[in-house]
Amino acid sequence: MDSILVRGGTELSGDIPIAGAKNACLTLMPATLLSDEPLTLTNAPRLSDIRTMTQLLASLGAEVTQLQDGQVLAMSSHDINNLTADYDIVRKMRASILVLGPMLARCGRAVVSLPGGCAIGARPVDLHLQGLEALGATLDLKDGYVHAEAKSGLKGAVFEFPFVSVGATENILMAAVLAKGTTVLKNAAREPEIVDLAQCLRKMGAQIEGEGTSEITIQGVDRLHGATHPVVPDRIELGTYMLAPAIAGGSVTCLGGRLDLVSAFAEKLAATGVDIEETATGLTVSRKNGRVRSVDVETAPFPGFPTDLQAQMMALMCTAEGVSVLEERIFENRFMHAPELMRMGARIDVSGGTATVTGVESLKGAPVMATDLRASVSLILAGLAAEGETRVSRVYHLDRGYEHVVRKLSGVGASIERVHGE
Ligand SMILES: CC(=O)N[C@H]1[C@@H](OP(=O)(O)OP(=O)(O)OC[C@H]2O[C@@H](n3ccc(=O)[nH]c3=O)[C@H](O)[C@@H]2O)O[C@H](CO)[C@@H](O)[C@@H]1O
Ligand SMILES: C=C(OP(=O)(O)O)C(=O)O
Repeated sequence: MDSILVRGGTELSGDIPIAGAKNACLTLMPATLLSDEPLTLTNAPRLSDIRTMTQLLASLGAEVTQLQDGQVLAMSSHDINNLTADYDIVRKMRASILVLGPMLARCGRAVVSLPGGCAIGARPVDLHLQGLEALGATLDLKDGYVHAEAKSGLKGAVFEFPFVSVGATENILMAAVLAKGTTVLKNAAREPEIVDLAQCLRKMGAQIEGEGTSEITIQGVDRLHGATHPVVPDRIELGTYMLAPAIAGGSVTCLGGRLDLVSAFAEKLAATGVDIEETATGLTVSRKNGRVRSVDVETAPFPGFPTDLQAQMMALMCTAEGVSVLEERIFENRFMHAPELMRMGARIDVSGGTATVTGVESLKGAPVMATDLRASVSLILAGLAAEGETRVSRVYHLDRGYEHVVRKLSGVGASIERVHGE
């Protein structure tokens, strides 16, 4: 298994290009199942999760061709010849559940393995299922699979989410575009990935209003056609690299970064004493002298502080001046990076969904283990600030969501390398 070796203590300077969003691409790809005409995505990230979704779509009969070194995904779902999303693929990635809504809407039937729990929390899919039932689907759970049917097609309905779910909003939105009549989704997620999906579906002929607000209205159409769509920049990759100069010192421009994608996060980062400037090319983050100040953080659905940046922010707080309280409100088990950061000398006290971090003057390099995607990168960020060497193992988690992390960070002066097969 590969590991990543970071030698801390170097100030960073230069540009980091921000890729297309993993989480947008993972919902845009299943949208190809809604039409028998081609859907082409540009600005796609090169990640193992995208390869997993490619494998899943191919298993259903779709064709996905990677062009321009994987940055363009040319997809065609002319023939869907298998309506079963198999456990062996679904278990690798929870976003696989996003094929359920589109397959059901287009084919009237779908069998999809339940994804199961994962390290950061139980993550049930009950809201996805409730929403599809509201559109008239009949569902049966057998042998770990959801068997969904809508023999005479889905029908528009009003569905109010009891709490905000990104994935459930995406799944039901995709199902509703081909349902008969009007669907109103209340308390819908407002994440930029939802806006991106709605914009792409509209290019394909869907009639959608209200994306980016908590009420989305969809007027069903008979069929969708082909389209070409650029994937929105990855706000989580953006936030992660904005933290790199904040932790290591120096100045980095995240090319393609936009403040509107990360406003709650950027507000907190600015409150630590770091400078953030938006320019025509992206976001420049600089920390010139001294330690950052601690801030308190509470994760929340968009436009709140993203849970997917909590681990990385915790890494910054480890060397901040003062005490920081981080509250994780989305997932029940998302502090697994804390014990690893403590191995590097961080002072963290975790109690339930609250982590209290008392900043220390410096961290010390150590061998640490990545437990999930964002935990992995938080350890790399901590390594940039630590004295000596940090070796992060289990980097396959990282490959799910960060393309060319070594190239991007060494490009701004970090001492970082991938060690193969250890
Ligand atoms: C591929 C993708 O886009 N993943 C993102 C997506 O995950 P995902 O779409 O899985 O996250 P949700 O917004 O659905 O989850 C929010 C909360 O609702 C719970 N829940 C969700 C659905 C459901 O049917 N029942 C239920 O109880 C979850 O366990 C969690 O506690 O949004 C999360 C929250 O911003 C991000 O951390 C993930 O990176
Ligand atoms: C939790 C994440 O992804 P997923 O929902 O695919 O597990 C993430 O992107 O941080």
